[in-house]
Amino acid sequence: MTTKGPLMTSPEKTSPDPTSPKTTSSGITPPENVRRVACVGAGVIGGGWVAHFLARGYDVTAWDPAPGAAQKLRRLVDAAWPALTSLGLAEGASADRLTVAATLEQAVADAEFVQESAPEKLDLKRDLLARLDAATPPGVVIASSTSGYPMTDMQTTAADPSRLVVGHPFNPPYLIPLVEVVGGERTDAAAVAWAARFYESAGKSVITMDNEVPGFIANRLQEALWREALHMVANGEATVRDIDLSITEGPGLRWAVMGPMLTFALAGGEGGMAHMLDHFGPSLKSPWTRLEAPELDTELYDAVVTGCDEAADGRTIADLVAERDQGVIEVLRATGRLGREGGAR
Ligand SMILES: NC(=O)C1=CN([C@@H]2O[C@H](COP(=O)(O)OP(=O)(O)OC[C@H]3O[C@@H](n4cnc5c(N)ncnc54)[C@H](O)[C@@H]3O)[C@@H](O)[C@H]2O)C=CC1
Ligand SMILES: C[N+](C)(C)CC(=O)CC(=O)[O-]
Repeated sequence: MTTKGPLMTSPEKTSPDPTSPKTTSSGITPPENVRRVACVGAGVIGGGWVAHFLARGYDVTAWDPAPGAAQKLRRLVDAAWPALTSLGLAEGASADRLTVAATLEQAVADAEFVQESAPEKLDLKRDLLARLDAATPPGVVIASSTSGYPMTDMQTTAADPSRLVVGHPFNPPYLIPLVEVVGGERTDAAAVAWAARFYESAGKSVITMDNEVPGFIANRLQEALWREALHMVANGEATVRDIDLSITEGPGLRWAVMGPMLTFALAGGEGGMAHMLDHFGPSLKSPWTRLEAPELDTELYDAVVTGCDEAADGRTIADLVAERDQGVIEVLRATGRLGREGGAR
């Protein structure tokens, strides 16, 4: 599993380079030279992808079968454009570089990359990916935005499953950098690598997964949190407002700066994650969670401590504390919660 790319969507964007060779000897466009992207399904996520790719200077062709979809898509792009402009558009980027195609086949005929964002229904995804595979030029990578289906389950009816990958985005794709990339059993590893490089050159932060885990990484984490939240609301233990406040005024501020692992390493003070596990590890067995807790055996202990050391990448605990504090201050400032009387609130 690898993490690549900028941690935040960078405002310094470059358009796809028009001077470099357009294709390799195999006829496939190198990811950095892609100029034409097709987005199939143009709702919340497909529309968000369209806005992102336009802002990054691509020509985008979209298709969505719903009546009125073209107008809805243009409204979404218009609504996102001021934020994208203030973040910084790539050279030559324009909302006018969007074409809404009349058919799926027209949308992908000329595409160098396809992003599918149709409804989350397994049969629909299977049929649509097979149709896209039949209509898209050979070798062009087709990515699904699915928020949880393994590609192995979706690629069953495509004639060429080797080019089908998952490229799972976060809402809205034009602001949240993360994309989780993973192939299915019949996906060519080269297609996964190509997709990861393409998303990076399109300004995304990429996690490439070697294993197909339903829900990928971030949704499993989000769903675990959400499951606990729903338990508490259902039992009358917390209100919806309590749940949201507990994150936005609590751990959420730290998580925007450091993930849950390094955040907890700092709970161990100068002893870092090892001390944190010695001190609080036994609470894993407390009934704080309705999910079953893993055994904190030596293997898991060592993996977590070593992983934190690697993630720190030479930074000391003091460095990490300073970095977290500065990041949290910036998030508080960015969300208008600093400088008000009484502190963050
Ligand atoms: N909404 C979210 O927060 C996120 C959703 N996703 C994934 O993105 C995909 C799309 O979800 P949303 O945009 O939320 O749904 P949505 O309901 O907003 O949009 C789906 C669009 O697909 C169109 N559509 C229906 N049948 C189609 C077909 N056969 N071919 C092409 N398009 C078709 C619909 O007209 C609609 O515009 C799903 O796979 C979902 O799991 C991924 C990350 C976040
Ligand atoms: C609600 N959701 C499962 C569709 C969310 C995602 O898949 C990612 C996100 O944007 O949080």
